[in-house]
Amino acid sequence: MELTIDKLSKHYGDSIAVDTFSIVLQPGIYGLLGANGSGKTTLMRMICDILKSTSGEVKYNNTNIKKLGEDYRDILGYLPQHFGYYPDFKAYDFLMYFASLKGLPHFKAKEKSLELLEIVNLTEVKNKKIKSFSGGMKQRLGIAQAMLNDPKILILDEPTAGLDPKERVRFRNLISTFGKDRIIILSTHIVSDVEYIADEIIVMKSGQLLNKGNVTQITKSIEGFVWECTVPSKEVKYLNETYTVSNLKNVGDQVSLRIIADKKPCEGAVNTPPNLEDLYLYYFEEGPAL
Ligand SMILES: Nc1ncnc2c1ncn2[C@@H]1O[C@H](COP(=O)(O)OP(=O)(O)OP(=O)(O)O)[C@@H](O)[C@H]1O
Repeated sequence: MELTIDKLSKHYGDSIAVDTFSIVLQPGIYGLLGANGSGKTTLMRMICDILKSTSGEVKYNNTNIKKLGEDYRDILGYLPQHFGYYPDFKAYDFLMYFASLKGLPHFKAKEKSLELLEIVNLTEVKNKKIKSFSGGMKQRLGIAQAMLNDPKILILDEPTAGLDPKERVRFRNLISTFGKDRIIILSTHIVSDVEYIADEIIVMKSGQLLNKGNVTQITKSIEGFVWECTVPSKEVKYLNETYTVSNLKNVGDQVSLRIIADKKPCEGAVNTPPNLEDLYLYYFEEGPAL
């Protein structure tokens, strides 16, 4: 199974939301990481064939998805960023409704809805109205909706937005369990959402593919740029204004800093292995040093 995104672009007048983006995806979990406005939603909507590209194409197993039409929709699950939840629907009825929209026969819809409610841990509240749900519960119902047709390709646009840390972890674990034999693309601007569950991270900036690979591979690209140092507190202001500071901790009357810089930022600074958060700051923080 292979999803090929080939020189895909989307222009809005003079502005370019997605710029000749190319990548080949095989089964696995992909974390699409980028700051607000970097083009993640636009890219995902084109992959789902609900937004027309300006140029380029998306191919599933070497066939253009436009040619596949309904057959492509049958293997696709999508949780958009702003999903309409119908507050007065009960969870089970909501899934049954979406199952019928997806063309599942009634008996299959029932079986699948109940199975998914169990997987996303909403069985106990299946007859409760969605308006009584927390953000995390709604998102879990949203992913259940996207899974109704047992999709080969699952696209999740910022699924953890607005969730508290506990719900976040729960959601991450849920996605991991769906990760086998599927292509899952999960967009976020929150590093920890994808750091542990994604097989590959795709970094997107200004509509372009900036970097891709597993966490070890992509953080390697900024090796030598992350520093740790401990300085008197009077030096902190200068360092903060001059460099991208990824962490700052008081240690007695001194301050310990983690700094991203292409050269040694201060006396006594030592290089330290970069993590994904450093990489994100390196690419997206408009720090003076980078
Ligand atoms: N319908 C539109 N008309 C004009 N410009 C658009 C339209 N949709 C998106 N854009 C622009 O395209 C760029 C990419 O937007 P997009 O929503 O894809 O980014 P994103 O990475 O998903 O951001 P966010 O995390 O904020 O959702 C932005 O500059 C946005 O303003």
